[in-house]
Amino acid sequence: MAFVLILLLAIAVVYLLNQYLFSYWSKRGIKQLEPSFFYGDGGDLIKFKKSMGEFFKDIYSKHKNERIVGVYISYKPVLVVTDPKLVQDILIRDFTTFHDRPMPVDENKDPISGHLFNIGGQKWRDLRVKLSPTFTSGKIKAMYPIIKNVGKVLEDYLDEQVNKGVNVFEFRDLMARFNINIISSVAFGIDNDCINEPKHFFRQMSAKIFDPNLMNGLRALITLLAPTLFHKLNMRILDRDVEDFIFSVVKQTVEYREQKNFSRNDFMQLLIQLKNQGYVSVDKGEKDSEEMKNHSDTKSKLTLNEIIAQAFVFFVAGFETSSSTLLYCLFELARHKEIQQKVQQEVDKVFKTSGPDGVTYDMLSELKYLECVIDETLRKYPILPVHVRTANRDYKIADSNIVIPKGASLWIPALGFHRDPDIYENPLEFKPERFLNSSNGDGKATGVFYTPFGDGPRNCIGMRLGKLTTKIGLSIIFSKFNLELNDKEMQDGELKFHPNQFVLTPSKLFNMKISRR
Ligand code: HEM
Repeated sequence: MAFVLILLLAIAVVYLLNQYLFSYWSKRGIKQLEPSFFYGDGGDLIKFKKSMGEFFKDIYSKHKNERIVGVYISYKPVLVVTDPKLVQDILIRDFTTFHDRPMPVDENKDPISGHLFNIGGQKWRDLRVKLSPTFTSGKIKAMYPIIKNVGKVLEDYLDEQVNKGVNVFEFRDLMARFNINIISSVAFGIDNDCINEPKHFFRQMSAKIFDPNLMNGLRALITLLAPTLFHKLNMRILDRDVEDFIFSVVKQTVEYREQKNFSRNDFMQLLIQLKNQGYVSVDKGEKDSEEMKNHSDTKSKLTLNEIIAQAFVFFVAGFETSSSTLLYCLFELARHKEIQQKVQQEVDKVFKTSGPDGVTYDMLSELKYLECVIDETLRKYPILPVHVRTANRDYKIADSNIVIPKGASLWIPALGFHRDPDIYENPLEFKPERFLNSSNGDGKATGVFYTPFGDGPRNCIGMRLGKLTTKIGLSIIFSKFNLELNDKEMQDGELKFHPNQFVLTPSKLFNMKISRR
């Protein structure tokens, strides 16, 4: 009898606690979903049934007439922002309230966690001001010869393979190897050849960072559910061997350059300037930005650990996003012959004018249609499909009585906006022409709805580089080759995405076939 009573009491306590925890949003007058025991609304995410992008997109599609929806991922309350105008306020107008992301940072225990994507507050502001001059068009243009050389390696590799009779490729891996060569060269100052050496150590280490294994899944889940617990549980953002590898690569490069007085046009050199003088030298013809001039902390120097963390984030944020963009572009062009031909015609027209120096940086900017292809790819496949921010104070939503409480995590479903039929007509149709006369596409809604690189002061710092490497990869491939799908069944229908990846990754590998034009 006593046992039954205790059991009933325990059930009642669990039930009441459940009800209490799942009333966090309704008590604040915010519409919420219908959470179920333990999983809350996040069952599909926690059980790895849906990718993060699709999970938030589906909530958006069902609730887009609300401005904001309260959701529970297990017992963690988060908000999904479904109104483009409110998104704009959060990312741009009221940025000072929302400048941080809920990410785990502990620079003492885990120095690599202290990178630009993760850190917040004044520290982020100071670092962003220091790093922004490293991504100006002048600096990226100066890196162009390095990137162009990697392009040549890709071109020679494809030529050689086709000569040998190999014409079917799993492009996800090949494009990752191409981008690793570029980013490791500009971020770490190291010339690798992962294109010709698929098992190169650099490739193996970078694959480990994005490997959908249990540990990486757990890291993503704890980051989502309880970022402040992450380091208390003695977790680190990287496996030890990958971390040791990054540390030793950067340390050796810095020591080599300082001892030999060697310099090169790459991010590593600019990071070394930040370590030794606290600011990046301005090139001839380039002006200090207003932000830089008015900033009080332009002179404090970065430590070695801080530059290691930044080199690391340039590497990870750069290679996976750019190679996925390339992969989706290739996929859509392979199944749209007429668009592929237009790209080829434009590339032929521009490349025909090249002189003895080959294709120049300025010539690439003439590839306007190709740019629309990239913009449309990133509309249909925003590689980071959700943007996330935290509120650093209570925030009253304009024209409403709703208050977003201090500390709330806000999730902005970019994939949802980009594939909303009320914003983009026939959103699954691949139509680069949407972008011919507009940088936002032909979307109808007001406010922010095209955000492949995020928006506001905390948008992607590497956008120019990401677009440039994608353009180089595509123009090289289509200047010489035709591309088609190997599996004709993929001609129609849509790609499914991997459930335990934060970035939008196809759930299955697939091959494409090239032939000489
Ligand atoms: C096509 C390629 C790329 C895409 C689609 C992309 C997308 C994004 C997005 C959506 C964000 C978040 C923005 C927000 O929350 O508002 C972001 C942030 C960031 N990206 Fe990129 N990115 C790309 C390439 C790159 C490259 C090449 C680099 C560096 C070499 C880079 C470095 C970063 C960094 C450091 C941040 C954090 C910025 C901050 O918090 O201040 N990205 N990126």
